[in-house]
Amino acid sequence: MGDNARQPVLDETLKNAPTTHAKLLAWVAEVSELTQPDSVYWVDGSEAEYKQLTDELVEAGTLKRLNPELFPNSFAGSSDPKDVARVEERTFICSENERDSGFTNNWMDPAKMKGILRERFAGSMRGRTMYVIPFVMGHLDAEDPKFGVEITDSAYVVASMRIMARIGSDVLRKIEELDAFFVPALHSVGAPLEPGQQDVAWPCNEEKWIVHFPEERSIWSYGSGYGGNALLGKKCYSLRIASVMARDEGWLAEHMLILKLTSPENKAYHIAAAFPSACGKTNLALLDPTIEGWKAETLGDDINWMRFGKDGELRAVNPEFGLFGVAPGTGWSTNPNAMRAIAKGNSIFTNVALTDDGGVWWEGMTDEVPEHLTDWQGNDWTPEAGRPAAHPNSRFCTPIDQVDMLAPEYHDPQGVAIDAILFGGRRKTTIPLVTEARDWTNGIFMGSTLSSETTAAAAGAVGVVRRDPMAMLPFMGYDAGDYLRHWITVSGKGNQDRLPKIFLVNWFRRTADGGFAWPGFGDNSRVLKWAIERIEGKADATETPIGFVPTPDSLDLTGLDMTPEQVEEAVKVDPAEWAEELKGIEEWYARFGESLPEQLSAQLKVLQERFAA
Ligand SMILES: Nc1nc2c(ncn2[C@@H]2O[C@H](COP(=O)(O)OP(=O)(O)OP(=O)(O)O)[C@@H](O)[C@H]2O)c(=O)[nH]1
Ligand SMILES: O=C([O-])CC(=O)C(=O)O
Ligand SMILES: [Mn+2]
Repeated sequence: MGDNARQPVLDETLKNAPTTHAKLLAWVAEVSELTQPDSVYWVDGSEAEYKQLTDELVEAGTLKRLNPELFPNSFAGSSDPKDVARVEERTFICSENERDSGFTNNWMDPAKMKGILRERFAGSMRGRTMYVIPFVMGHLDAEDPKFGVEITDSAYVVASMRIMARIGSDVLRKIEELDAFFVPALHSVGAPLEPGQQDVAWPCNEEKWIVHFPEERSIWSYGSGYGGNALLGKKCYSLRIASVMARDEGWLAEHMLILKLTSPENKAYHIAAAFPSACGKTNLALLDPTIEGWKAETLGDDINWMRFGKDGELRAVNPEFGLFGVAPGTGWSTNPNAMRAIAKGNSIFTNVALTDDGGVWWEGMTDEVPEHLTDWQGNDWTPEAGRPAAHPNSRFCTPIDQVDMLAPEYHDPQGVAIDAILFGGRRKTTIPLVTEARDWTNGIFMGSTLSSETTAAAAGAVGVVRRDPMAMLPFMGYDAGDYLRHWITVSGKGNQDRLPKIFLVNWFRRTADGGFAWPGFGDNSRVLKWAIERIEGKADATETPIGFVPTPDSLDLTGLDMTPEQVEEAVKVDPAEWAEELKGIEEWYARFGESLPEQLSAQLKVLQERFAA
């Protein structure tokens, strides 16, 4: 197709644009020229538009409409089997200097990377519609709203972005009114259509590039339609780019849930918790407490932006608008709050199984396994199949305001003051159920050495233990040592008497017989109660070399079938296991080289001395 044929699309784009924002128009024109879509569509975020898009997605075979009596206004779709998770090896932080991307990230010279990407994006939207989605992460009326515009050639991405972020005309108006900066976030599935070529249900490209330019604060994502790779407001903006903004502006952008807990005495506490992908954030965020008189309300399940307020308190907001939760393991017994939200409908499911009556199912949803399903790849499935019906990283995408237990403060741009921060991972051994840090820096040490077995949320091997500092390993937009130093120094802005207490938790420890040492899920409320009682100076603890763990009778076990010996097992600090762990931490810290903050190497030294004593 020659340039002449392109000109009408471009002219039409600019003529029909619902904005006069010069930078936005220039960027849209530039991208349109590069990617050569058939048409350009400006997303307004309306209900009617959503209906139109989902109708088209059903027509194209990307989505199936679910039985409205079971799941109103809901859809399920299956991705290409090679496009089911985030692709960490294909994710790049292209800072000007390699040093600033750090040893945990992939790096390439930005100019060289732009050259490669321009080649990939050239003509990549041919035969498709190019959608322009104005969005804001966080509140539109925040003091300093964080805007973005995603350009994508995927209607699935547009529909999902509408659930996950505040998008559309209101946002565009505000960008204009403030003449605000926006993060340009460019996405293409990388599957242009030649004239007459039939589209596939899930277009994508074998070659994937998830690229961030931190200084420019821009994102280029190519080849994947999967959530974390393609919904660019989520990991790409709200963690990788936002962590750089946060470093420069003195705040924190973290992979954390936000939970409000109210005690029987009617005192409210707010807890932030960082666990790696598929390690329990959504579940704890939607906690159903098993202890009498305690009430849980949620503010967020994946991303938490925190800053010290004028009062010196660390205030947290969830910049997202929806849940993009791991489906398997989400069930009526483990997470009824999520199930109730999903049952209200208005959801998009990806890679789940379909029931014969037009509903969805996944492992762990119900105790009873259906006799027949269509599995996520479209094959007949029975319980004898010997393979999961839903992909292990299948997801539900659901508006957060459908959660009955949503805290009213979710809607407050000022957020909530955090009382406790939890760092947690998935470890079969070594790490106790809960350990209280001695102080803020000791807590940062715990976060910096956090480790977890890998999960299906990212492509690659599952079950391999790796260090995942603050659960941010795949999401830090800059050097890991600088990131840890920022955590240490940012606390200087806070009221030192009100700094949150930090705890390390592990819901996944196993006993000798292979079972979980702790029942988890709703019973995690017992651990939170202990943490709160530690804040109040009410609960007992045993001092160990790594910090304070509960005494068996300081944990509320009312109604739980657990002996004090079993609790000891769950919280024990085993010197032999820790000898191994210390070696692992030493190796991990060695990888930082010069950039490791000296406060943290000092922490390791003290820990080694404590074990040696
Ligand atoms: N044993 C045990 N498993 C848990 C617990 N909480 C969550 N899980 C399991 O952890 C897996 C996923 O947890 P999620 O809460 O969806 O993970 P997440 O941290 O929100 O993950 P991302 O959305 O990928 O960032 C599911 O298989 C759950 O069954 C717990 O307390 N105990
Ligand atoms: O980003 C995604 O696709 C889902 C998610 O929350 C994670 O992987 O941590
Ligand atoms: Mn996540």
